[in-house]
Amino acid sequence: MILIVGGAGYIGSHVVKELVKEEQVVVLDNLSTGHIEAVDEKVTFIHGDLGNEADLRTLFSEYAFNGVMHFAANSLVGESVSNPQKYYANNIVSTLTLLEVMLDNNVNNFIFSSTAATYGIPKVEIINESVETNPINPYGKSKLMVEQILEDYAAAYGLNYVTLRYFNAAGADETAEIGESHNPETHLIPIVLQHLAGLREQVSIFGNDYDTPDGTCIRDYIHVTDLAKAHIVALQSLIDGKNKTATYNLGNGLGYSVKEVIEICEYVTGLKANVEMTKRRRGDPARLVASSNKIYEELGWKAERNLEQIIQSAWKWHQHPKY
Ligand SMILES: NC(=O)c1ccc[n+]([C@@H]2O[C@H](COP(=O)([O-])OP(=O)(O)OC[C@H]3O[C@@H](n4cnc5c(N)ncnc54)[C@H](O)[C@@H]3O)[C@@H](O)[C@H]2O)c1
Ligand SMILES: O=c1ccn([C@@H]2O[C@H](COP(=O)(O)OP(=O)(O)O[C@H]3O[C@H](CO)[C@@H](O)[C@H](O)[C@H]3O)[C@@H](O)[C@H]2O)c(=O)[nH]1
Repeated sequence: MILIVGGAGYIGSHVVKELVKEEQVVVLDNLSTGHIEAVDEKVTFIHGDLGNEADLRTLFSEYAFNGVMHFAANSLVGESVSNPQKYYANNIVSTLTLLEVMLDNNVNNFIFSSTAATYGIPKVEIINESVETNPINPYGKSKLMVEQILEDYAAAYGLNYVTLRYFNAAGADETAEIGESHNPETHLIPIVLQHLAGLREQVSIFGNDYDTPDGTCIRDYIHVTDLAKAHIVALQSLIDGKNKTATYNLGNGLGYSVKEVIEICEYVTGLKANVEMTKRRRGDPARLVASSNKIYEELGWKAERNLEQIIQSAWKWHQHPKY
């Protein structure tokens, strides 16, 4: 039995969909940004808040969990700058409550959703896990602080954990039953596809004066189902005792510029986008591309879907979004 906190959200719901094929799953979510419709019918859904210690204690007394996956967080970079208190409270303080209740109940296996934003503006082209972390906004800092707390808890209390630093999650489940639906939506691929589906007038490119071949930012896009599979192998590595603590990057290892992403969206949909050039968005690094060699060498995971497949799956969802 596995507890998935934040399992009604974009990435969490895709992990649930994969995990229910082999495990019993309980989802805890306050539906602040998630969708009840995204939660697989086979799981037990609890509508509740991670920060509510009494409710967590009741939950852990009712179920014998083998592990916890933790997706619940606030994750809008701009909002984290204007309202850091919200980010430190939800992303750190609530996580401390969860860890305390887990350890009190002898539940020691923990998978944590971290981010490429922990690297800040890296000096290297391809980022592996030993590149220095230097987050430049409260969102990235909140994730790095939890990473550091996990390290200390592992040493002191025997917590076993895997931290997964995602690069840019995108795409939708192959059935198109679930997909990416954030409100407000800030991510590039859903914004372009919403525009091509007639829901937005245009797409803005945030800056074309970066030090990259076409001047627009480069990112490493990873299919959400590939991400889901990485969570399952990571959890298994803790349950098998192969890992006690580990941190892995999750990406494709290939970088695409904003312009290239828009071109591939046009190619996949057969539609032409109306694109305007605007100024840079604050805090965007020019280039973020992962090396995921470490998780391949240690756990045999690698991304299987390329950017065209990612966009095809997302387009299938965006034509008939269900929530
Ligand atoms: N989307 C990306 O590209 C990306 C990249 C790197 C890291 N991440 C991280 O991955 C995780 C999932 O991201 P996502 O895009 O699926 O976000 P999301 O907003 O779709 O999902 C988060 C889920 O957590 C729930 N939640 C938030 N606070 C809660 C609380 N206090 N109690 C209970 N439930 C709560 C929300 O209702 C939502 O269902 C986050 O931790 C995010 O920081 C995402
Ligand atoms: O309308 C838009 C939206 C985005 N972009 C650009 O597209 C790129 C990708 O942006 P976005 O999809 O918002 O993703 P990121 O800002 O790269 O952030 C994502 O990926 C990070 C890891 O790489 C995670 O930490 C974050 O949580 C996640 O939102 C960036 O250069 C943006 O400036 C535009 O030009 N126009």
